[in-house]
Amino acid sequence: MKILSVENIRDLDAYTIEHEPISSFDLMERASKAFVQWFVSKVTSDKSILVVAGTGNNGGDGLAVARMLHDKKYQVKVVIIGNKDSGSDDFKTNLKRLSTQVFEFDSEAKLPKADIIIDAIFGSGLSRPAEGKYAILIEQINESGAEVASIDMPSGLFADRTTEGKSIVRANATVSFQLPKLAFMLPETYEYVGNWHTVDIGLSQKFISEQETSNYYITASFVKSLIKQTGKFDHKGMNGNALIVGGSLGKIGAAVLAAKAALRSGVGLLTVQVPRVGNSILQVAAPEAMTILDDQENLISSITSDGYNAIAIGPGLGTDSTTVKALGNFLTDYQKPLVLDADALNILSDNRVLMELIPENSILTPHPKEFKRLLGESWQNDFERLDKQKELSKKLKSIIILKGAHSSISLPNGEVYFNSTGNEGMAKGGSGDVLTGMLVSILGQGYSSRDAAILGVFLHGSAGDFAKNQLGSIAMKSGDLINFIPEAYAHIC
Ligand SMILES: NC(=O)C1=CN([C@@H]2O[C@H](COP(=O)(O)OP(=O)(O)OC[C@H]3O[C@@H](n4cnc5c(N)ncnc54)[C@H](O)[C@@H]3O)[C@@H](O)[C@H]2O)[C@@H](O)CC1
Ligand SMILES: [K+]
Repeated sequence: MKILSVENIRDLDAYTIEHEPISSFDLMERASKAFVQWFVSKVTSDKSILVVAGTGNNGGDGLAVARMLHDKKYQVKVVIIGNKDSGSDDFKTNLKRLSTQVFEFDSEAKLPKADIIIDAIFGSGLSRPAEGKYAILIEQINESGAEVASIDMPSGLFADRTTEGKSIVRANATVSFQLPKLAFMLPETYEYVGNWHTVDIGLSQKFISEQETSNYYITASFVKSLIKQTGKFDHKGMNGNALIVGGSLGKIGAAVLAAKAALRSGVGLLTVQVPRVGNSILQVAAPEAMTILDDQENLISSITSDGYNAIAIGPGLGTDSTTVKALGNFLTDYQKPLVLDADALNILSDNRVLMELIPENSILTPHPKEFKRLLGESWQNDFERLDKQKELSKKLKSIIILKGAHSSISLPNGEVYFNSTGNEGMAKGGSGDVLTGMLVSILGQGYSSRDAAILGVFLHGSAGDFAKNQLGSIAMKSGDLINFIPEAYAHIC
């Protein structure tokens, strides 16, 4: 699913109005109805509702929503902020149609009490940070103790650039029209956006398909379209031959997690290169995998490269100088895309000349701290972090998966795919090792690096969601993700 800029969204609205054709009032009616449909599925009619509306089209949505909820027997009050007489046409028409109690905002008075506040002050038309009476109202909403549902955007938050200042509605939920906004993908906005949803309001698919964007939100149907069909006459040789290099004394478990995850993700043959200390651990934990033993007892001192479709390096690898040398020697000769994670990334960060040796189209999977080390600098805000991620992908000609909620997958061509699966229960040691195993397994089966990254990240998050459903986010551990990979596949195959 595309993530469009505010300008594109404005043009999309206008195009839909002209070409469907539909009047702007009826489109607002459709949008409001979609919001109300979502709202009534969450909130019972015994709850008191306060709609806080600006005088633009977001406010117009708010007034239409107030009317519709009133018709459904909710107790609804409305507070309007701004000059009603200079409001948008659709705002004015909706105001005329409203038969609920309407107050004008008075910064000296308290807001009427309500269980739920529907925030319709500003949407995508925000052009500068909220201040003055708007800031006072936003603060009152945030301090009210009511649950807050924002229409289209939390008021005061920019959709596709960082918001300086803090006069922003803190919503529990945000219902956005048709497409998600870029701001929803970034950690710094979570405290404002809350849980977000999109509702379909029938905006022109033709127009959307013609728009250029570099940002995408990964949907299950998109992932489904990437999956290769398996055949009756497939044999293990056709499903690839992958190698995982990792493990050191005390960290063999990381290699085990990666190996088990790889085996569950479809690769035909798997080999794991570990220090000697890891041999029996691996052979017992993952008997389907073969092992290659390093000369060293406790660490990796050389890396094999012969005959594999895909290689992952990193889980539990350690950063001993012998291992650094081994990675350097290996990268000097190896040309095919790699999966690089964990200590492999730390070695690259500490030995920056090695970064030039990363083969094109490799997949690097840093979490934010590893990313900062890899980048060698920090960022002011998450939008800047995203720009830096794109730049580094271009520079390294590789894919960077920046892990976290809505993990972002940046490609060398500038595109970024944001993940839609996963949950907070996955923020535990070993989750990254599981992802590495899945990625090398999928890459080994002949998928392009791009498709492997998208598939791996989506399925990993989806396995996490199934694990959370069954085990809860507190009790689930990274090894559990592996048990739910089959369900994650079943969901999209
Ligand atoms: N155009 C359409 O056809 C549709 C628009 N919809 C709604 O319309 C919204 C966009 O409406 P608008 O473009 O009217 O804009 P908004 O309603 O978001 O904002 C209203 C106006 O406030 C002013 N403003 C911006 N920042 C301000 C600030 N910091 N302090 C004071 N005033 C400020 C601007 O003049 C802006 O036009 C969407 O978010 C969505 O909710 C929906 O009804 C769907 C259809
Ligand atoms: K809003």
